[in-house]
Amino acid sequence: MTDPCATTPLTVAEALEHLRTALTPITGHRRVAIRESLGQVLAGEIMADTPVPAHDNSAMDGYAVRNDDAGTDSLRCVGTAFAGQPFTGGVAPGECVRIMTGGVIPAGATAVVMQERTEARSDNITLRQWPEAGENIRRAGDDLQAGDIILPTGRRITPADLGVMASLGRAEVDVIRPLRVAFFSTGDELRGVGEALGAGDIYDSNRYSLYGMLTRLQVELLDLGVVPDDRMAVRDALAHAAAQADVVVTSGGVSVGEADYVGQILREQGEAHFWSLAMKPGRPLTFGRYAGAWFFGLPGNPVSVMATFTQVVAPALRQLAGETARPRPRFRLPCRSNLSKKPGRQDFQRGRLVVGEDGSLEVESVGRQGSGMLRSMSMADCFIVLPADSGDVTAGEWVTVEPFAGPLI
Ligand SMILES: Nc1nc2c(c(=O)[nH]1)N[C@H]1C(S)=C(S)[C@@H](COP(=O)(O)OP(=O)(O)OC[C@H]3O[C@@H](n4cnc5c(N)ncnc54)[C@H](O)[C@@H]3O)O[C@H]1N2
Ligand code: MOO
Repeated sequence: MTDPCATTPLTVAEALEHLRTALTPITGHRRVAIRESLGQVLAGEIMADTPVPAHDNSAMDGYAVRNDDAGTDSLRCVGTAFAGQPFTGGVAPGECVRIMTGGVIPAGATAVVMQERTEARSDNITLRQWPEAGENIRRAGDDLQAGDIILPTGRRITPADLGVMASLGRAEVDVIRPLRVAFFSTGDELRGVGEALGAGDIYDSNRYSLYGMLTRLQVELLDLGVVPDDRMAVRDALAHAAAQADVVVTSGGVSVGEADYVGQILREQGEAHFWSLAMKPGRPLTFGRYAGAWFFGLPGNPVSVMATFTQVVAPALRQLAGETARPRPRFRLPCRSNLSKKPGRQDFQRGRLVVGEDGSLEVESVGRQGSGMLRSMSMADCFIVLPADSGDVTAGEWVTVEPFAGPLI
C-alpha cells in the first residue's frame, strides 16, 4: 500500500478522503420486523405503494359543508362521520354532516367548519363564520403520494422512519447485516473494573467508552478484553480479531514507545495506510488492513480515543455498514472562554452549549483539556473545533462548534 503520510501528518480531511475511497461497504442483508430495523441501514429503497392518507379527511371536529351554501341561514345535519366510520351518504344543498377529526369527507362537501364556529339547535346548524373552500380538509396523498421514494437505500432508520413505514402498512423491511467489530485494549498497566490495582496500574476505561460509542452505531460487538504489551500476544490478538470481524479497533500501543507493538505489527505484517494525523488529541491514530479486516489503532489516551472515534472511525464504520454519508452539523457561536491553542494541529476541545442572557446560544470550555482527562468528555456536549493554523482564542471570538449526536430522534 502507498504511504500517504511518510513524512508529514495527514489532516483529518485528508484522512477522511482516503477512507472514503479505500473502504468498500459490506454486503449481505436480512429481512426484519420494522421495529427491529431501528438504527439499522436500509438495504433497498422504500416506495409508497398507496397514498397516505388514503382519503380526503377532516383536520377538525366540526361539520362538513358545501361552500355553494354560503349565506344560508342554517343547515340540516343529516349524519355523522367518525374516524374509521365514514358517512355513507352525500351532502346535498342545504345539508351538512357532523364530522370528527380523521373522518372521511363525505361526497359533496367542500370544507369543514370547526365546531366552535357553529351553533347547533337539534339538527339545525348555524355557522357564525363560513370556512374557505377546502379549509380543514387533509387531502389524500398529502403526506405520501403513491410512487414516492420515501426512504432511500443506505438510510439509517430513525424513529420517524418506523412510523412512516407503519403508516404504509409495511410489516418487514430489508436491512444490511450489522458490521462486525472486534475491539481490545492494550497495556500491561490495565486492570478490569472490580480488580485490585497494583503499583502503577490503572483501570481500563477505553473499552467502556468504546463499547458505548460502538453500541450507539449498532454494530455487532466482539469484546476481546485487555491484551498485554507483548509482541506475540498482540499479534495473536490481532489475528484472532481479524478472523472474526470486518473491522478491528484497538486502543494504545500506536506511538513510538518501546512497548508500542500495535503500530509496529501492522506496519510489518499488515498494510498501514496512515499513522499520523494533524489532530489534537489523536495524533498517532493508525489505519490499515490486517489479515483481511480493516484496522483502526486508536491512541491510548482516553480523550484521544473518543475524539478519533467520533471524527474518523465513526464515519468509516458508517460507510462500511452501507450508510449514505450525511454532513456532520457544525455551526459558529461566540465563545465565552479564553482557549489556549498552539498552531499546528486541528484541535477538538471539549465545550458546553450555554444560553446567553438574551436567549442566544453560546459555547464555553469545560475547563482543562488534557488528553488523559476523560471527565472533560463527560462534562462536554460539543467539540469546539479550532483550525490547525489558529492560536489562542480570546473570550468573545466566534468559534466552530460540533454538537454531540443526540440519541432520541
Ligand atoms: N515521544 C513521543 N511520545 C508520545 C507521542 C509522540 O509523538 N512522541 N505522542 C503522544 C500522544 S499524542 C499520544 S495520544 C500517546 C499515544 O500513545 P499510545 O497509543 O502508544 O498509547 P499508550 O502509550 O499505550 O497509552 C497512552 C496513555 O493512555 C493510557 N491508556 C492506554 N490504554 C488505556 C485504557 N484502555 N484505559 C485508560 N487509559 C489507557 C496509558 O496508560 C497512557 O497513559 O503517546 C504520546 N507519547
Ligand atoms: O494527540 Mo495525543 O492524542 O494528544 O494525546
